[in-house]
Amino acid sequence: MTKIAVLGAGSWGTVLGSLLADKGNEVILYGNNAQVNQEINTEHTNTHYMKDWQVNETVWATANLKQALNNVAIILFVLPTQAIRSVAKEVKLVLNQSNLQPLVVTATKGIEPGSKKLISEILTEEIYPENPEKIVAISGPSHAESVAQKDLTAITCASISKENAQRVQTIFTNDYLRLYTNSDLIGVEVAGAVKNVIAIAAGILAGKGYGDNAKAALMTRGLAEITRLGVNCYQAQPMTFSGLAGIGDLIVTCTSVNSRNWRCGKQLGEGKSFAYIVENMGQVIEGATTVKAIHEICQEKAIDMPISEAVYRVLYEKSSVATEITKMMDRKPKQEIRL
Ligand SMILES: NC(=O)C1=CN([C@@H]2O[C@H](COP(=O)(O)OP(=O)(O)OC[C@H]3O[C@@H](n4cnc5c(N)ncnc54)[C@H](OP(=O)(O)O)[C@@H]3O)[C@@H](O)[C@H]2O)C=CC1
Ligand SMILES: O=C(CO)COP(=O)(O)O
Repeated sequence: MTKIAVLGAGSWGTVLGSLLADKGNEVILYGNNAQVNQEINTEHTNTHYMKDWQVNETVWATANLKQALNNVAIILFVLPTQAIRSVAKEVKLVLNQSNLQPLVVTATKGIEPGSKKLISEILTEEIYPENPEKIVAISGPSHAESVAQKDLTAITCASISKENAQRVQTIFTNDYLRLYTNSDLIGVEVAGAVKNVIAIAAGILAGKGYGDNAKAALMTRGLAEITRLGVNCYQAQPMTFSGLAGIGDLIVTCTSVNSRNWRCGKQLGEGKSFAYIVENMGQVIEGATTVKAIHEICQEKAIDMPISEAVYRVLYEKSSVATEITKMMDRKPKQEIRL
């Protein structure tokens, strides 16, 4: 039995925590909302984030980080990107008071605006500057709602340490969740972060009433710009983008009503304001944060990311969807394959 602290009591944190507890691990969920924690501990539900679903009864939720990290072997970050750095700093303070060197796993998908850093880079910087091999990322097509229903799911676990990736593979694997290891940690994280932006664009097209051809074109050209960013700005390996964290996650996020990013886009396409959507989603829309970081990268480096930049202008520069679609189709003719 492994003691695992899951940081983030939202939809994905609760489902992963419950899955790990189903395998006999001791799981403590760190959540900042006392009411949610109490519901998990007494009712074994988390109804705001996961409807009609029971949490494993052995999962214990707490707002006390020190208690959550007591004797822990694995820390799993499942927080929104914007909360990662501040919570990582707190984790470091707690770890400094012990001799523990737990493995740090991230399930968060995003790029931090300002620093333009990936989650593993933030966690390395804040927790393990001397031991980057202790960071592992899990990513791939895996909506919490589907995993909660035990839908057959395959994802990737990536680390610069083969041994640590294999350890995480063993800990998470069960009869409906299969993990593959990947040594391209950076590529896996770029893919997981940027597909959220493309999913917003896919939702916009759906909301505007466009059909299957538009969806296929968007996803294919979206993958081209994700790969271009990963290879040129993060030295990722191109093949990673053909894998579960790349095309796999792009497919599920651009086609599923479970995707918050896609739902955000759909409502934008239907004419709702971004402020209204954020107010009513009640959950994180990671693509809306990551697109800011992408915009910063595009400003600094000559990297062509037309779909992401269009999403940025719709969200943050009050550009209309119709204007951006016209602009997109009016761009000068290009050859298809280029990095
Ligand atoms: N949901 C999914 O299917 C999947 C999600 N992911 C990724 O996992 C990450 C988390 O997503 P998800 O669980 O869906 O998000 P949710 O919006 O469902 O939940 C986010 C949780 O984080 C908590 N939180 C926010 N800030 C802090 C903080 N400073 N300290 C402690 N807790 C905090 C929120 O608490 P509060 O209630 O107080 O707001 C909430 O419980 C994202 O990066 C997402 O892309 C990856 C794969 C699948
Ligand atoms: O990453 C996800 C599925 O793999 C979750 O996507 P959303 O955040 O868009 O719901």
